[in-house]
Amino acid sequence: MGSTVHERTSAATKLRNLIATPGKIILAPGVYDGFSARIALGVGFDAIYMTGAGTSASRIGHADLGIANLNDMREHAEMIANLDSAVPLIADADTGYGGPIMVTRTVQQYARSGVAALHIEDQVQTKRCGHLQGKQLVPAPDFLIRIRAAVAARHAVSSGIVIIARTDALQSFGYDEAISRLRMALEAGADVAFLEGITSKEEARRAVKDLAPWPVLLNMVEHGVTPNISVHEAQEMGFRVVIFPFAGLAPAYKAMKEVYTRLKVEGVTGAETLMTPKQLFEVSGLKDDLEIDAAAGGTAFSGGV
Ligand SMILES: C[C@](O)(C(=O)O)[C@H](CC(=O)O)C(=O)O
Repeated sequence: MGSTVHERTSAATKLRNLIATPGKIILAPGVYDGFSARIALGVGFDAIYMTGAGTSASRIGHADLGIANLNDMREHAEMIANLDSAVPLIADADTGYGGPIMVTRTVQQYARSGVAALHIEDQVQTKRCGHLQGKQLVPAPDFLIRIRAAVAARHAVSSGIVIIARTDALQSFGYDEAISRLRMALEAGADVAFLEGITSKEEARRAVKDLAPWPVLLNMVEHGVTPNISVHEAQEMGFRVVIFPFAGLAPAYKAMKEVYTRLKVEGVTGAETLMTPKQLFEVSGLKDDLEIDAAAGGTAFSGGV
């Protein structure tokens, strides 16, 4: 037998405890790849959020139109969740990627990959970002089947993974239908409600009240259909989780576009704003990796890098 093993609280349990803390709001910035996740982890948050839109953009180079599949999403989520397993990862799981059998695989695979929470919605398979027009939905009973499958799958693997039920019904079916779908999902065992595409602050407040005592998540997509709501305001409204999916992707686009354009036009990147290779690698865990190597007696980097 080797040395004693101390099991750490899983990220899912940690997130559950945070959600259960009265008055607490969990702020999760959107991350879309390993580098953005490292930067957010370095800043330090209670949790981080893997945006499906950002994953589609960065991993497969496509828009958020249901093109990234379970394998794309799960693999990406596993990499991000395990950069720092002490910080819970909330990950987009779109529609669950198929019928109840696929939803089961999705929940089980996300749970085994170390993901702390996932959201499953009621759009059709050929889904689109919740802030685009023309969304099509599955009937409420089909959404319920997805949620039931997700809850059963969580039990089957004895995982604490937090199941977030998302409805996109607001756009085409209106507020009452959206709230009724979320209530149904919560009664079926989902842990958190996610009303997608909230259109006003009044609606945001009302949703939290109408869904109480269940915890509600706010999706703060800037320049989408939701007005800007700060973390402080969201907390005061009673939301328990707030995600900012594009917090990393939108500024990254702007910065990269600027530098690539300068390079093309002026033949230089504007190097004064850039970092040394070593500084860049430090963002991505250089120090920890060197320590692992040294602790195991490795000598490859003993002379420094
Ligand atoms: C939350 C979301 O699912 C995401 O992928 O981050 C998107 C964000 C977006 O594309 O606006 C959504 O709201 O559908």
